[in-house]
Amino acid sequence: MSTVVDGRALAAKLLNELQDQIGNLTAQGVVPTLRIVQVGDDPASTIYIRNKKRKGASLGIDVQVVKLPETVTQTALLHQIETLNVNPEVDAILVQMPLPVQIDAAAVVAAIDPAKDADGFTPANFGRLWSGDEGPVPATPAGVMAILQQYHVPLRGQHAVVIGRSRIVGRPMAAMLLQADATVTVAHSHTRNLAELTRTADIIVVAVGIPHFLTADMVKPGAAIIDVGINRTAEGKVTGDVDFAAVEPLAGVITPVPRGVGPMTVAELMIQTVALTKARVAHD
Ligand SMILES: Nc1nc2c(c(=O)[nH]1)N[C@@H](CN(C=O)c1ccc(C(=O)N[C@@H](CCC(=O)O)C(=O)O)cc1)CN2
Repeated sequence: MSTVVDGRALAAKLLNELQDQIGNLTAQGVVPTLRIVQVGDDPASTIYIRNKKRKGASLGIDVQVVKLPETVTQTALLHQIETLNVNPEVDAILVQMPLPVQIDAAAVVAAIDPAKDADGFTPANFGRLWSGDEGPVPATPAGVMAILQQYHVPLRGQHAVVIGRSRIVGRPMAAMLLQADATVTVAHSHTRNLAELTRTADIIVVAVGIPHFLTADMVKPGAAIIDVGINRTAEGKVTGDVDFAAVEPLAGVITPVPRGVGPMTVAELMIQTVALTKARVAHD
C-alpha cells in the first residue's frame, strides 16, 4: 500500500506560509511583481500561465503576461527581455517554454538578469546550483524536493535515478538530489538496460514526456516514484509518464498526474518570486 502525494494540499500549505512574507512586503509598500513572456499561443502554455496568474492574484503577487507573436524575431524578443531587465518595477522574469523553432532559447534565457531569474535557468544561476550555492532554482525540481522532504523520503546515501536530462527538470533535479547527499544517476534516451538500473533505485524521477513509460517491472518495491510527465490524451485528459495503476501498489510514495508535481511547480514559482523581491528590497 503506497502513499499517494497530494500536490494541491502541499502547495496550499507552502503558499499559506508564504502569505506572511508577502504581508510583510506589502506593509512596506512593496508588491512582488512577476512578468511572464509568452511567445505564440501554445494551448498548454496558456493553461499554465493562467494558473500562475490566478495563483499570483490570490496571493497578492502582481503577475502580468507580455505576449509576443509566434513569428517574433530573436532580436525583438531579446529587446523585450532587456526592457524588463532595466525596469525597476519588475522583480522577476520568466520566459514560458517551449519557444518557437526560430528562437535560440538558450540565448534568450542567458539574456535574463540573474537577479530577476524566476526560473533559475540562467547560466549564472545554473552554475550556482551545481556549485551548491544559494540562488533562484528551477520550480519543478524544487517542487519535487519539497514533496520528498514533506513525505519524509530519505535521500542521504539513497540511489536516485532521474530519467530525462532537460534543462527544466532532469539536470537541475540531479543537482538538487546530489546536494541532498543522494547517489544520483541520470538516465536518458541512450541509456542501456534502463529497467535494470531503475530496479536498483530508491527514488525514481521520470520526466520523459511518454505516457506509461515507467512500468511495474522497472520498480523496486517500496521505491519513491515521482512523475513529472504531463501528456495529453486524445480525449484531452492529462496523464503522466508512469503507468500509475500498475506501479502504485508497489511504490512507497508516488505522485499522481494531475495534482502531483504540477501544483508544486506553480507554488515554487511564487516562492521564488517573493525571494527575488526580498533580495531586491534588501539591496535597495
Ligand atoms: N519557463 C518555464 N516554462 C515551463 C516550465 C517552467 O517551469 N518554466 N514548466 C512546464 C510547464 N509548467 C510551468 O510553466 C507547468 C506545468 C504543469 C502545471 C500544472 O499545474 N499541472 C496540473 C495539470 C494542469 C493541466 O490541466 O494541464 C497538474 O499536474 O495538476 C503547472 C505548470 C513547461 N514550461
